[in-house]
Amino acid sequence: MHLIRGLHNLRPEDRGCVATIGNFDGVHRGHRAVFQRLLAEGRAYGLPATVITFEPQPLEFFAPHAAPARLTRLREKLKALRACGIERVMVLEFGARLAAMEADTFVERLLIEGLGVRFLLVGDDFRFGRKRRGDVALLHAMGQTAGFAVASLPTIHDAGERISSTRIRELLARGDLAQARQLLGRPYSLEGRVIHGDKRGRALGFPTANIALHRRVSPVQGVFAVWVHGVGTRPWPGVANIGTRPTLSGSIARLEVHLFDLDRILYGRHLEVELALRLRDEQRFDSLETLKDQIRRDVQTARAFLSGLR
Ligand SMILES: Cc1cc2nc3c(=O)[nH]c(=O)nc-3n(C[C@H](O)[C@H](O)[C@H](O)COP(=O)(O)O)c2cc1C
Ligand SMILES: Nc1ncnc2c1ncn2[C@@H]1O[C@H](COP(=O)(O)OP(=O)(O)OP(=O)(O)O)[C@@H](O)[C@H]1O
Repeated sequence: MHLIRGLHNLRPEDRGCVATIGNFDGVHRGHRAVFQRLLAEGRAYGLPATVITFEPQPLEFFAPHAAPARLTRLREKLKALRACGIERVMVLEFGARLAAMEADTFVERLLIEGLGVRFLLVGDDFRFGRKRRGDVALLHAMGQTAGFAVASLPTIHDAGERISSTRIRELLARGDLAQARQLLGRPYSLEGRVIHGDKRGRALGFPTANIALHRRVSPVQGVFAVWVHGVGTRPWPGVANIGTRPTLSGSIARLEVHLFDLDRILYGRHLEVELALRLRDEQRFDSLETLKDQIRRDVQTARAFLSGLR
């Protein structure tokens, strides 16, 4: 998969593509239906299937503190796009310049002059450009003049409701992993590098790998049975906590994973933590002893659940 960051990094010989535009946060089943059609069009045109996406996502630029929790960071999104067979990704920095750009200028500069788009696929609700004035009708009109085709994909539903990143975020916030998994088409997971924690986990009897969330707000909270990818050749079972650790008066949300029967230094490794089952809410305990007893029970429940799945 060819990754191009910014229009200025596009080489003239890369012009010509079939494309789609969007946030594609989570790369859910609705998004994947868009990509399947795009890949088919790419084969018909003999041109690379290109996904145009934004970083940060527009809402993160407009309302940095009110923007919803991301399902996928850029790295995770790119990995999912690659797995879908997408051949090229154009990542546009969403800043003041792009936010102020009129819809028709966006089409002219980016799609026509820049990428040389021959076929553009969008959802029927797609809006873009300054004040979201651009829509499918504008794309059709401009495509006719400039010589590119436009198609909009009918909405993909699950149980009568549109599949969307927003809906998946709501399900995760409620702790409904099973339904989130159904809409994503895969289990939800978080990735990151193992960093140094406060080293109290070892003293508690449950050493944990602390995974950097950076400033990312997690769309899920609580205690989970997990499969960890990136340790051995197979997924490694464990138990994870996503939260602020109120018992220890923590304040910043963290992802901590205790991997079963593993005595290995993991610092610096990039791990993917797949959430298999939600066990409970994070709680504030009166003492470290009661926290420890609870973690012991969490480990038991997680072990039983995960061994049943193997
Ligand atoms: C399975 C599991 C469940 C946890 N549940 C809670 C909890 O409910 N409340 C809490 O304050 N901390 C909870 N923790 C966080 C522990 O306090 C934390 O792992 C420990 O303090 C180690 O932190 P450190 O690695 O930063 O030293 C949990 C940790 C694990 C692994
Ligand atoms: N369920 C779906 N069916 C068909 N097209 C979809 C579906 N979900 C998203 N798309 C299309 O994929 C592109 C990217 O959409 P976007 O990333 O905004 O998705 P979304 O899941 O609807 O997000 P949000 O919940 O934030 O609105 C758009 O063209 C959109 O119309």
